[in-house]
Amino acid sequence: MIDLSKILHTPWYIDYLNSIPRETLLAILENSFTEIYVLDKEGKIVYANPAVTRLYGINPEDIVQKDSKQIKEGLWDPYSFDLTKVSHRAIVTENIYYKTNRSIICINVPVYNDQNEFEFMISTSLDNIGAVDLSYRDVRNPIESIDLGFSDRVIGKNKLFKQCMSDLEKAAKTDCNLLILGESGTGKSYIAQTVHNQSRRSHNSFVAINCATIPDGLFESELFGYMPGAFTGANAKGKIGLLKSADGGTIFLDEIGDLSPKMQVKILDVLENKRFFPVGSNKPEHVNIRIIAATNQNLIHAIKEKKFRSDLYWRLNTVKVILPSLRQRKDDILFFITYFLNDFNKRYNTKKIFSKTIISYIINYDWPGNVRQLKNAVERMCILSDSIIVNESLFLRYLDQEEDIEEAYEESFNVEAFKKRTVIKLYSKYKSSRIIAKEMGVSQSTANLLINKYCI
Ligand SMILES: Nc1ncnc2c1ncn2[C@@H]1O[C@H](COP(=O)(O)OP(=O)(O)OP(=O)(O)O)[C@@H](O)[C@H]1O
Repeated sequence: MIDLSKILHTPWYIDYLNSIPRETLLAILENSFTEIYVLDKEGKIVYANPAVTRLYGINPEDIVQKDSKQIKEGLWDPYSFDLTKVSHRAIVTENIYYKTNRSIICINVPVYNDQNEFEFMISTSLDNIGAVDLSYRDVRNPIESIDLGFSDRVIGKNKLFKQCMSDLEKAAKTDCNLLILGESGTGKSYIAQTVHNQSRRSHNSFVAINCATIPDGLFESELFGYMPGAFTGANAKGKIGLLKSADGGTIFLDEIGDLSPKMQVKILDVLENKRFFPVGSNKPEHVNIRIIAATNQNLIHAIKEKKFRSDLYWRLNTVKVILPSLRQRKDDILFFITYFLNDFNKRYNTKKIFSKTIISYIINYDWPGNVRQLKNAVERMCILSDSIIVNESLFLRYLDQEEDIEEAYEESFNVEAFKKRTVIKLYSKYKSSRIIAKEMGVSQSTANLLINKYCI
């Protein structure tokens, strides 16, 4: 007989509990989201609620009245009933459920009768997303409460990056022109849009123009618009240009370093006089726009080589930020992984997580394509991974598939060098081709080849 008074309840509450109808108690158990199952003193499963189906894909009726040891053998690890029985306290275990390769936290509570004899064990199980990889769990919380004060969708706690964001936050409150520099994929466009969203111009348009992709001959008419019949092939009604459509808002001139000398003069004129002439018109149009420009080129070099006007440079450059490359902000990589993973898990309705090893591989890599490349890699690995835990073999495959990155980026990270570093590191730790093969997700003979090549 279980003595409820031992659970430290007042007598009226015990009476109250005894008055709750059996159906209500059953309904509570049956509808609980958390998995609950009960083993008697022999380890026989005497109750399991429907949440076992959600967690394990098995029905309560398939396991009730059966020996838990047999049910669990080969499927769950570890088996903790024997330990819980004698422990006189709750035992918390991290179980791996092999069918789904899923890690599950089990809290086993032994219940004793008034003779202090073991009566049964109540086990509750929870999905254990964080515990598979503690580093992953550690970054989960900071990311949700990341405080940049500027925008919660801009990821980054790195010192260099935060300095940029702090400058941008101040600039966003004004109408000053802004120059955003940084390698390709560091987030220049993303951050330009954020500045606009945080500015008092946010209720008006943000118009992005890629200076590298609009042919020189079309640039002027695209930007300034044109009058009816301004040139052969022109729309008979004329056309409003992008500058006019951004009136009151922000124009983002991406890849400004690729602007032709002729258009540089025109843009300088707009900046200085806040007006422009549509093609075919000699009547100036006045606009109220803020210009944010960005480029991954070295504008000082371009000025020296007379490819970029220094007066335009200084006009654009009221506030300038140089976004750090991902190599310079490796301390943000974990945040990005978590952020992108959350996004892709939502998009693809999955629950993928990254193993500790793959995270360390990712941090070691130099990411020549910066945040854009990392985002792309996380998405690809999320889609391709067969198991919930995405492991390092997928990342090595990603590197193999992207070997041409080396040609695309001058100072790129070297895939061969990365493999070499990985093999040397693993060999010095394990001295076993079998373990190295497992860690790298390759066959043992490949591991042997790699060891012979790099370590012996
Ligand atoms: N701090 C950040 N927080 C969240 N996402 C980011 C951040 N920085 C970059 N991204 C993401 O990285 C991707 C690339 O960013 P973006 O296109 O702004 O780079 P870019 O520097 O403008 O590249 P390019 O020079 O090639 O035009 C985008 O998908 C963006 O969502």
